[in-house]
Amino acid sequence: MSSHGEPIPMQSSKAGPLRGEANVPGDKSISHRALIFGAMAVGETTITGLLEGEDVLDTAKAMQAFGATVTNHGGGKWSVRGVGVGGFSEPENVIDCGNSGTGVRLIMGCMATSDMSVTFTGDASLRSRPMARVTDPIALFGAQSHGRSGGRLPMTIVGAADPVPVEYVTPVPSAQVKSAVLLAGLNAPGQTVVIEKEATRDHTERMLNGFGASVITEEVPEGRKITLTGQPELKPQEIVVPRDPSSAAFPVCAALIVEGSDVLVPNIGLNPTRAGLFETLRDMGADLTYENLRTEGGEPVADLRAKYSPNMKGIEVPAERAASMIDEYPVLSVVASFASGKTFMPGVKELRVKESDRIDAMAQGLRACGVQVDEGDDWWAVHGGGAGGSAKGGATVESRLDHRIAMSFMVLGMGTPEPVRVDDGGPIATSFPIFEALMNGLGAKVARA
Ligand SMILES: O=C(O)C1=C[C@@H](OP(=O)(O)O)[C@@H](O)[C@H](O)C1
Ligand SMILES: C=C(OP(=O)(O)O)C(=O)O
Repeated sequence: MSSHGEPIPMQSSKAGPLRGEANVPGDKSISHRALIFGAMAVGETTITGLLEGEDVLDTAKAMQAFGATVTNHGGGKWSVRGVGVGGFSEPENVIDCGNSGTGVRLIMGCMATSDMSVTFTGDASLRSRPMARVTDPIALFGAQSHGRSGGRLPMTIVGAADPVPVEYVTPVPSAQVKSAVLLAGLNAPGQTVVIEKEATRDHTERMLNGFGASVITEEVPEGRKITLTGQPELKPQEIVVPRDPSSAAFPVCAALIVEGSDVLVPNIGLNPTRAGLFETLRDMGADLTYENLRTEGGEPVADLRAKYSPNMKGIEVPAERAASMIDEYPVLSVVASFASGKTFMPGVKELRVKESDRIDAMAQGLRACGVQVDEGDDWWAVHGGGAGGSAKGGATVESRLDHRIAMSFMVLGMGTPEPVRVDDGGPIATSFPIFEALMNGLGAKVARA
């Protein structure tokens, strides 16, 4: 169900060739950060190409509640008048982050070192997700938290009135946790250090440097060491949000499995901390090329061209690549059912604590469509059928308040003999509100069922 309404059952039927240009929306991770960092800067930040999905709109509302002025100028142009690091005022009401783990965890971080008490909640999916991964490190700064059992929302955080800087080794590979600690460190004196064993997406580090903070990243024997100097004055920026590689994954993967397809997905960021899916697809033998490879805003960008790929082979996806494609495993598992042999995906325990348990959600749905899936605690494997796929379709799958599950099964239905239905496509609006129109514009048959 969309956070605002009734369930929206959807169906996807076998598509003709998918052809044309897929202009996917702005990057979700960068959109959240543009609003949050803009709110912590002194003066007006402008944002072009903001993702206007529910997750990001909930973050925009939250920043208003903390005292920033967020204005939508239309056409993807927004501005944020910030209140400076340490300038937040205590919200008068509960902060509802909807479906967004990124929103709630980053915002918890950035209020944790201010003298205020804030209560957070979200939809049924977000209320089931673990928050101790953030409340543990912010406690080291002096913040307290009181939530439901198991560290679940709703939860009240009492920020530290007199914060101290922190050195923290993240126990899970999570950019949300790393970012929460760095954001808390912004309003603490001295240097806050985060060490992560595996590199996760580095948008916080890059963007905070752009806003004028000092964030230094070093490779050390333990992994990546990130040192932030607290209490900077953040300077407003003009941000152009690149398109989201995690959204690009859907038209790219659809093109690979639908006969005769040739789809161009322009202007996709290929930051190495985000591009693992495309590498994996190429390793599987996908006809996926990078055209017009260039550097924009210090990041590699290319136009992706994906063509029907009847000769893909199942592979073992390197576990060390997991963080760079963590949101893309659901749709990769769909492609894997159209490769020959087995695709083995180890080192992916984090998939079990996303909007849903994504291994379980995909495994159950794929099995209902006729695909053999094996799974363990932190791995899973999909048995493919080669060009025609191993899935027959013909099932209705639960999307479990998870946009990526809903979109992945819509992609599956584009290549299966029988249509695939999801009980609720509403969550798609959290990250990719134009999914249905964009895919149908390429030649897909996605419809409200
Ligand atoms: O920092 C971010 O913007 C995100 C980090 C990832 O979560 P984790 O940090 O939990 O891995 C990812 O799944 C999410 O969609 C966005
Ligand atoms: C995991 C995701 O998002 P979040 O954690 O922000 O809810 C996602 O978009 O796939």
